[in-house]
Amino acid sequence: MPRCVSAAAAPAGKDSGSSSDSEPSSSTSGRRGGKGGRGYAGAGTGAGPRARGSAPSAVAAAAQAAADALFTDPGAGPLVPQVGPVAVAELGDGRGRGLVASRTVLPGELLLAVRPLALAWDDGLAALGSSLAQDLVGTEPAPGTPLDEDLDPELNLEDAKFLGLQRQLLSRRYTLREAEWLASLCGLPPVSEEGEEQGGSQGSKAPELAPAPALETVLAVGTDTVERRDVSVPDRLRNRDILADVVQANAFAPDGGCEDADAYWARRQVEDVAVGPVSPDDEYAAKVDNDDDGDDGWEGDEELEPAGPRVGPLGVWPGASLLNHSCMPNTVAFVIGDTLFVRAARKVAAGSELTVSYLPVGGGADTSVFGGETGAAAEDDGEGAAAEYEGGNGARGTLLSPVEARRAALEDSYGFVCGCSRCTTEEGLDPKLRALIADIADSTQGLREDLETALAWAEVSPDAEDEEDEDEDEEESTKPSKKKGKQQPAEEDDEDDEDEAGGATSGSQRKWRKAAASVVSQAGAYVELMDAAMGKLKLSMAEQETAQSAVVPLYTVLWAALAARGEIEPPLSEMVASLVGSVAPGSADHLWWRANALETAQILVAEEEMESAAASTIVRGATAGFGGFKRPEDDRVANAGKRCSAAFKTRYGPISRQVYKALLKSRREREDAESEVA
Ligand SMILES: C[S@@+](CC[C@H](N)C(=O)[O-])C[C@H]1O[C@@H](n2cnc3c(N)ncnc32)[C@H](O)[C@@H]1O
Repeated sequence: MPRCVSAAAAPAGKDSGSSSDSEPSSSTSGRRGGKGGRGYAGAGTGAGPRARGSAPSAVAAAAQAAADALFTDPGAGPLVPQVGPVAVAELGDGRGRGLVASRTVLPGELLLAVRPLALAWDDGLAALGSSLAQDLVGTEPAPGTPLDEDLDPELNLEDAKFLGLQRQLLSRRYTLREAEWLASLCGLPPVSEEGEEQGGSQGSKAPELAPAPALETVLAVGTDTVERRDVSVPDRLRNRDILADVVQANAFAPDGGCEDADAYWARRQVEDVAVGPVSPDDEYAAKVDNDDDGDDGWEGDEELEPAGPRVGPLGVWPGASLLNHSCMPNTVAFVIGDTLFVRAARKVAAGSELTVSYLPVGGGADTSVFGGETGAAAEDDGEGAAAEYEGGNGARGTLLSPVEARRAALEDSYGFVCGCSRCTTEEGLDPKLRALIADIADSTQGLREDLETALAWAEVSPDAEDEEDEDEDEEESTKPSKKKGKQQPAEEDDEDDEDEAGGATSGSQRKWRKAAASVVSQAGAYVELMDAAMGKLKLSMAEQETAQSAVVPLYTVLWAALAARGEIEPPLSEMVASLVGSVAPGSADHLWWRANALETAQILVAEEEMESAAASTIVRGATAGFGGFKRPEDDRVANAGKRCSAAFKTRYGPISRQVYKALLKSRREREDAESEVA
């Protein structure tokens, strides 16, 4: 099995700092069989004593109240725009302008909370034409703007959203400051009170990037009595090419691929709306029902379930559009309502650049392999930007892909070659190791597909099996495996010819077991190859972490195959959580893996306690609930709990323990419900 990467190995440098994974890795080792159920024994996340030490300062208490309010007070968001310790700076190095920390910031500190100038969602496509037409009544678009294009119903969803943003920017009215901001995004001269550009035409000469207005000024929307909402879009943006470029460079898809799921569900609980549409968007999603009557339509009398978080946000948020990309970002950005929140995800020194990821994380938490599609899965279905970008090795360009795939995605979409510290370290790895990484990335997609096929077989009912039995052997031998490349791991013999009761299994169940065993065997063999290569090369911990974070999808497929077989492996969950946290701390994927690592530690310890209780009657008296005293929490659970809580606080700020526990509980309930549906 892979060695655990300790967070002490986080590379130092501009992009790094103390990540939320800075505690030593779990010392648990060895594979544990389990039933995969949720064997909680109440350990780990139970109410602990109140925070020790002195009472929190008024500032800390206010920060905690504001963070809690995101989950408990439906009136709390979207918030009035806020600007934290952030300034605009000219960076050089061809990176143009960027945002820097104006003082040292710590993980979890709020940097920006801003409303969008334009925002599109996946489900907004249907409404795009009519609402925009309505907005545009009475306006006279200049010839050549995208307004005279009809929206093609077959338009790729991503392109449609980009076009939607262009139209929104073109059609809305602005405050003077918003217009100034917009102008600065494309190097336009300042805008006058009448909304005209000042300083005359720049002809065909490519405009220099104008200095961006101060963030505080631009974001003081609604707080300044001289603000007027009567400025139309700067004339230059009525040029189709310039407008398209501005949107392409500045549109941003926040972390997770959907509205923040935790905040969404927590707020729904508070609003106490278990059924019924609460917004036109819910109603829209509820209409797309799946009631077996074949019409996929809404009858109007069905109970309407909440639709879930909105999917596929793509927007232009002032201020945040100055954040440059890094493959090891030090901020995390996500959407609640239509407000974009940007928080520090690592410690950042005063004057250092703040960066965000332009790529989805790709940690697997949002795909069907891991127990039901969440909103973010839409990004993975071939429509999303991430799905379209492939490196030379066929791997998708996510933050957890090898450097070639990340670069291809960024170059294709934004036109720059990423030279962040992670890319540089990865490029410097031994060529043989890089070839192995490329081979693994290439094969992982095939393994994932094999696992999905296996899971489909697992769901075939015994009644339906008889017809398939005849040709099963032939199918097994021809089952696709997309392994390519030079270094093939050896397949082990399948071990599952009999079911657990010792009786012969047949048909789909046998196929499923063999296929799952094959995925475990192949993925495990690749993991061994990686370990062997890293050991031989005597890599530093930082290099090792860089190498492993380029093949995280392999670990996640192995984890999913084991989980599907009812096996948990705490060291594997811990390792993936640590790797995802080293690349993208505070991301939705990081929180998913941290919660998973905590859960697997809890299950492991609960199983051990049950085993030892069964083996020794003496232990019984020391178990919680017996004899009136509680055994101290197991270190493995306590450490996993600390890391999980730190990840949540990185994303959401200083939330209280009560809110944190409620979030974990609601996650477990949602996942249980999703796996029941699946
Ligand atoms: C949203 S804007 C960021 C602000 C931009 N630097 C500016 O001056 O307006 C995105 C553009 O910034 C540049 N950029 C962002 N991250 C970069 C990076 N890591 N390296 C080089 N250029 C980058 C690219 O030109 C990209 O299209």
